[in-house]
Amino acid sequence: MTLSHRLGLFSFLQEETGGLDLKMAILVASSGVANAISLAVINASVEALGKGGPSWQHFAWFALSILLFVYALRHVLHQSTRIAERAVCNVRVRLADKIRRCDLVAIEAIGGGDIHARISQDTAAVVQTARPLFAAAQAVVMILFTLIYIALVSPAAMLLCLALIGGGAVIYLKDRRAYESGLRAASREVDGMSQTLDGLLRGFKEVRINSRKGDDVVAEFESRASRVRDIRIEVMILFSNNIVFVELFLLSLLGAIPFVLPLLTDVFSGSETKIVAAILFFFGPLGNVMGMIPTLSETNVSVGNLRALEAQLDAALARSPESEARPTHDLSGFSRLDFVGLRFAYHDAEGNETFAVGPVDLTLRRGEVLFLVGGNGSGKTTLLKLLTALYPPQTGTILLDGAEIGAGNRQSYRDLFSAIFADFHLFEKLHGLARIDPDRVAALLRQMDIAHKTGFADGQFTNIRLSTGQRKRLALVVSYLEDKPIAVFDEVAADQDPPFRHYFYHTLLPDLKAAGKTVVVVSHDDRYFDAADRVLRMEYGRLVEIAPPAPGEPGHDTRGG
Ligand SMILES: Nc1ncnc2c1ncn2[C@@H]1O[C@H](COP(=O)(O)OP(=O)(O)OP(=O)(O)O)[C@@H](O)[C@H]1O
Repeated sequence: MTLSHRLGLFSFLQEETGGLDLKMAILVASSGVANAISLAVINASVEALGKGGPSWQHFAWFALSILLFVYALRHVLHQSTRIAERAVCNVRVRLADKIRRCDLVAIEAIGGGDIHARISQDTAAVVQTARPLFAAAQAVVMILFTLIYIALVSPAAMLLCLALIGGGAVIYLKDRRAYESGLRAASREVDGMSQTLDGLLRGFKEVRINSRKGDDVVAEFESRASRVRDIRIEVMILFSNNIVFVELFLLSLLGAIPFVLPLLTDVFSGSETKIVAAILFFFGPLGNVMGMIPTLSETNVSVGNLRALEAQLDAALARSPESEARPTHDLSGFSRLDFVGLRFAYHDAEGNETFAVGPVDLTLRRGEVLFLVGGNGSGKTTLLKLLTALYPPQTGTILLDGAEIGAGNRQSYRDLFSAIFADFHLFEKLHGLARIDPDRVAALLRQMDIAHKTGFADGQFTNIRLSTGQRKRLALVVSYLEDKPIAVFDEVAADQDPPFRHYFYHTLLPDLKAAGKTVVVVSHDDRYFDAADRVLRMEYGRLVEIAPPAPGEPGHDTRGG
């Protein structure tokens, strides 16, 4: 672990914003010094009460120290809020950008739940801690200067204070590793708990209809919640014991003034009230500083989580580098795509291959309607992810009119596609479309026979709470609006009623073909295979059978598979 990681939150804020500048340091120090000066002035003024009362200089110093304190503290608190919010906003936006540039394999491996927890919970923890942390830094300076003041009054008293505070701090900090590893364990358990909660919500129908399943899911949630409780109780008891110790030290500190100090020095006589006042003065701030330590430990765990997520994303980006920030090549004029020896395998946690697609050799011509069939789990969706370059091939290449698709044009290649996967997401807004003609949207909604269920206003669909079949029809509307050269439909017709299914195969697909689109359709509808130029079958990850083309259509051009 590097020093910057040990410093945790401070180094995180500095790396993200560069906002911890000299002005900030001076003002943190000034507010602490001003606070200590006000104590010295108050003590001097109280002393002066017995000698005719405080002078105007006393009052001037007092007013000045308060003004400086208020100005500096206000700046520090405002600025620390800005720094923390800016840091968190930067990291959120950067992570979102890295996520969207990562390949699908990496995102599937990290898992949506984890990413969600990092970007929402961990960043929130950072924001919550930052401001009190700066207030605590200010308190540290104030304590230091109050100690200097005590040293001026009685060096022996200062040494005694230092020894007791130092002893308290050592005790408090000695278990820090245990706190942080406990908190990390709790954070992992919280992730597991969130996954179970996610299952409870996503699988609500299954849970509600099956009480035993519901009992099991809730029992799992309870067991994870209990583990979080137990770990946190253990860590917090450790913290609490140490807080008791610190309070004991502080009280001992006060007691030491009348009971121990006179044994150490006789120069001290007459200053005891000043010293007691000084100790009482930093009693609260010292408690705040100590109280910050557990919070800081928790936030360091959050900062560690954020860094770990970013490291995972960076590693994934390095594994499949792409030099295009956004599509830079217009590849839409292509006439053929060749997939040569494409292979992709899933692996389990131990690195063993669990399922592989390929090697696949396939040619896809412009304007061709290709059907992909095969049993459940045969690898059709995986192949679609390979063809669309969502999965990077582990071996093999994609050629577009003979030119290889690589890091420099992979995003341009992906942008050739409009895809409706089986687990597609329907955005309420028509993202990514610059000019939208509302009349065209309305016409498409009518064409897909869902105009009575949803409309289009202010750049978004008025309703996306639709049935499964209706959602797919709306996804078709979006696909039409995207108007890409290649459409990929993964069992889009599966949830449609017979009339729409017929319309899909016998009207929509021929229309797309007539418009020069290339269409890849995953289908189990053998009644409609005549709508395809070619039908390819997947079996155990291999393209093993190629149905003869429909009469009168061009022959297939598939090599191997
Ligand atoms: N993200 C993943 N991680 C690991 N294995 C996966 C993943 N996705 C799919 N698989 C495995 O790959 C195999 C092929 O899955 P795929 O979804 O490609 O099949 P499919 O032909 O589309 O099936 P279906 O017709 O049921 O939709 C399955 O055995 C599945 O368990």
